[in-house]
Amino acid sequence: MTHLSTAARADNPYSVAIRDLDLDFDGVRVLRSLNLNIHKGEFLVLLGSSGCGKSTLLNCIAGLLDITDGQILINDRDVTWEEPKDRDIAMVFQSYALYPQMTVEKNLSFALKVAGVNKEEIQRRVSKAAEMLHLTPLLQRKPAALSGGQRQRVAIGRALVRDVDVFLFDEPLSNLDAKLRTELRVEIKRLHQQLNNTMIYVTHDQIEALTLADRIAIMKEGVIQQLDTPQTIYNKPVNRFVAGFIGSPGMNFLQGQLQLQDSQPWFIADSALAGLSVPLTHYPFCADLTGSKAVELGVRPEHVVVGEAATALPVCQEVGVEIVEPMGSDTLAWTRLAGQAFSFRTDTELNLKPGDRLLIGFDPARASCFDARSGERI
Ligand SMILES: Nc1ncnc2c1ncn2[C@@H]1O[C@H](COP(=O)(O)OP(=O)(O)OP(=O)(O)O)[C@@H](O)[C@H]1O
Repeated sequence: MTHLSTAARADNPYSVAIRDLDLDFDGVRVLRSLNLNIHKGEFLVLLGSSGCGKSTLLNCIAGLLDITDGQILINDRDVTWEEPKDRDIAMVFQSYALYPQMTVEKNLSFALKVAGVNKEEIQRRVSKAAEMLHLTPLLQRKPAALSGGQRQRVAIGRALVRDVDVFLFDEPLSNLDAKLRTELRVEIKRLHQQLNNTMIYVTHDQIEALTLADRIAIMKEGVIQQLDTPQTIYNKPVNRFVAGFIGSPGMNFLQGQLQLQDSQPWFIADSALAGLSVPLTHYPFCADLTGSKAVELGVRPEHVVVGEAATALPVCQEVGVEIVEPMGSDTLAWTRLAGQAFSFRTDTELNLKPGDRLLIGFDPARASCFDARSGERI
């Protein structure tokens, strides 16, 4: 069980609860009034661009930073002022931080020995972790004789042997090349499925977040913008920031006005050139709109339909292709819609070339509409 259903959550206690957390660095507020409840067994990803405060939040949970205000509970116990070692957590960092003079086996067992765990138990936990992480043949090697991926596996193993409830990962894959990252990502997912521990994972990589998380907390400037399942964040981003951050290639944003026509909301694109009107019947709550409102309409490139099939959709226009970017499995093409830059994904077989003309369309029900001023979803 990696995905916790709403029903399961109702009687599922929190593993980690963060209440009204503030954190200042030299008088500058980095985390503000942050509240976050993480369920037992949940894989929660903290996602955001560099400097948004995600590592700071993880370090607060780990006890590596003193918070300015608020409370942190782990398994219903207030640990706000407890030492990291007393918090029942284990952390994996971006830099593997292995002891270079020790073998893999010693790296794995060292903390347990210091903690006074008996020999048989150490042996049992080290063998189990080594087996889960495919490290058994490497136990007698030293870190210098390991690849980056193998070193990070040892670092994960070192957390694993601690046998704690909560694992914290701070960008554990970002020092690895793309192929290794993908491989280890799958390993981490497998590990979570086997162990069912709570995992809190920091990354700036949206693919890691979407593939690993039960829920994603997407952050900007020390504030959680949206906390939800990957699917909901992808399909119903709460604001333009989240919409632009999630999805690759990025969402298209068309500038325009939200207006009522015959009591139905419409998006009318700002354009001195070809017009574009999009019925937004899935926004019925706009029925009390007066006048018009400046908005941006978000359309994902993969939701654009190309060719004859587009004629069946409420929005369909003929466009000229400007730029073609082949991406292997499919192709990203750039055009203009109502005079505004617009991209769409299409089949490589179409063999599009700059200058080609074709029909494109989209279903407005899959589009998102954002207030141009506040950026909030309408
Ligand atoms: N020890 C510190 N003293 C002062 N400011 C700090 C300190 N550590 C972090 N900051 C600031 O706090 C903010 C949040 O940093 P944090 O490392 O949490 O960001 P992040 O989202 O994890 O980014 P990255 O992905 O680059 O690590 C940044 O503006 C950073 O400059």
